Amino acid sequence: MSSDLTIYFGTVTGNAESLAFRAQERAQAAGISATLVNLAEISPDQLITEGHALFVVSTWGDGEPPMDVETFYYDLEASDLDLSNLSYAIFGLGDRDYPIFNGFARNLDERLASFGAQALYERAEADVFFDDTYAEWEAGIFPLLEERLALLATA
Ligand SMILES: Cc1cc2nc3c(=O)[nH]c(=O)nc-3n(C[C@H](O)[C@H](O)[C@H](O)COP(=O)(O)O)c2cc1C
Repeated sequence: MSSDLTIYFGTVTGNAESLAFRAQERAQAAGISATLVNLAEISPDQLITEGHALFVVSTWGDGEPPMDVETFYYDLEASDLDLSNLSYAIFGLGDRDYPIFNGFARNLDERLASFGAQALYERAEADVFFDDTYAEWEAGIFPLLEERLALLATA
């Protein structure tokens, strides 16, 4: 059986993966089945059949995706997907000392929306000390997800 929620992450040094893991634990505590997936391991068309997804992604280079997510992202940019089934929220990790703060999270958000995906919650843009920003985002997004998924289950 497929899960209720997919939590995609893009990382270099593991921060995004560890927060994605926290989100998975939070989901499971609420009875939501959630799968963790590295964006480096999928092609963008996998998103077409997705219902609800979280994206926890860091920014590297000069506002770029993590190196191993570049192929995914450039394929996504070059595609013409219909993502109207997808409801999503993005948690970005970055560092305000870089000129393009959270550039990848912003670009990914824009791109998903341009393909018809619905943003469920405002994108978070965390700085180097990301714990409090994450806790706030988690506290905001999960009640919404719980409500949506409960409604779907009774529909
Ligand atoms: C070489 C390097 C380049 C970076 N480039 C950016 C950047 O352009 N914009 C930004 O907001 N953060 C940038 N960062 C900060 C990272 O996104 C931040 O450290 C993040 O927590 C890393 O998460 P990860 O471990 O999931 O990859 C950069 C960090 C390094 C070391």
